[in-house]
Amino acid sequence: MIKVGIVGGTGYTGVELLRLLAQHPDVSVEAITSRSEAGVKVAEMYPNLRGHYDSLAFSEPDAALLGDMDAVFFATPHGVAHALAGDLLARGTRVIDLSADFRLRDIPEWEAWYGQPHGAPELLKEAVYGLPEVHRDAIKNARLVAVPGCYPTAVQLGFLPLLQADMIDPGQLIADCKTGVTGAGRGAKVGSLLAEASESFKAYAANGHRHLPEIRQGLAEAYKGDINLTFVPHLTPMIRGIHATLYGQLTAEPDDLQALFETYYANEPFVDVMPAGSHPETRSVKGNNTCRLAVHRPGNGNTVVVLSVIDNLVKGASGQAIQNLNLMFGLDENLGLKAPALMP
Ligand SMILES: NC(=O)C1=CN([C@@H]2O[C@H](COP(=O)(O)OP(=O)(O)OC[C@H]3O[C@@H](n4cnc5c(N)ncnc54)[C@H](OP(=O)(O)O)[C@@H]3O)[C@@H](O)[C@H]2O)C=CC1
Ligand SMILES: CC(=O)N[C@@H](CCC(=O)OP(=O)(O)O)C(=O)O
Repeated sequence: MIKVGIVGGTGYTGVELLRLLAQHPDVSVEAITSRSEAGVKVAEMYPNLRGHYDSLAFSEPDAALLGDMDAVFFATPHGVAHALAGDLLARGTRVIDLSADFRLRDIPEWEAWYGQPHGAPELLKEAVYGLPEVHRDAIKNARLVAVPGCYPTAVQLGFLPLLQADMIDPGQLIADCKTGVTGAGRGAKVGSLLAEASESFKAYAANGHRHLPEIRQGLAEAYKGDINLTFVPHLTPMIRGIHATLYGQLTAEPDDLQALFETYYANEPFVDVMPAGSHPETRSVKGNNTCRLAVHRPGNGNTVVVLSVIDNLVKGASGQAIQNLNLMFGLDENLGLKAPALMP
């Protein structure tokens, strides 16, 4: 059994890790932290977990306890993994960070977007960006993985086949994205209140969102050249889900866009290219680790439209984190992640 710990177990991604790991045959969750709920049993706070973790209780984050684990997930706000990851790695514990602490390679850029000094620049060189569809081999040998953000996962998976085939203009990418309210975390915020977020729809951070540099970095690396992206996120009155509508301008007459996507993702267990003409729904991936994609070329014109959906808490966070853990420990990549989505 692989012994794992979770730092930040009371948040939405923390409890999603617990839900998914309850079905993992080779993993045992032995430590889970929360400063505000220390001493409370996990199943008391989350009744859906009764019968799965009956003796597990939240404890204060403690490097000695966490350092006894084979791997530790950080499901915490930005900056927390910076403070603890070095100590854990020195104790031989692998680190899988769901926050953005190790996603950006450029330290001044990270500091500018996250508004704080980078707390562990010495660890950046060994951090692997945990998008298995791009970095699978590096993840297998990693001690420290930066799990991609939710929007960056949906956007990169949608644009990658087109950019790598040199089919679209890298200077004119548009990502029009929608998220559910769990994307904002479980902490109390006015914008997440029922009366604020329901029966309404709005864009936010149109002038710049912290996922922009992350998406730009990933796409530029894959394209091996500069790209220019307009990214506008929106908040929709749903609980889970990301829907990304991606626009690219064709630079060449494509043979068959559908075949391009199907071939590109033919061996990917968690990317589903839907039949031509499809419109993937967020509910088709609810609770599930799949990214469903559809590619369109309206009116046979110059614009290609890719529709990409994920569950922000699964392929956008905790599911992808477990996919990374499976790779890091040489396990079947699907373990703990096989259940289909909840529909309706
Ligand atoms: N929600 C989403 O859809 C996604 C989230 N992420 C990222 O994953 C991380 C977790 O997100 P989410 O679950 O939504 O967050 P939440 O706000 O729901 O939960 C945060 C958790 O971290 C703990 N925590 C907060 N501050 C500290 C600290 N200083 N030291 C130790 N633990 C702390 C909290 O417990 P306590 O305060 O009791 O210790 C809580 O359990 C964030 O970095 C987020 O950006 C990534 C992709 C998608
Ligand atoms: C609705 C809402 O606020 N969503 C969050 C989603 C980002 C997120 O979850 O952050 P990381 O993936 O970078 O950790 C936001 O836009 O900031």
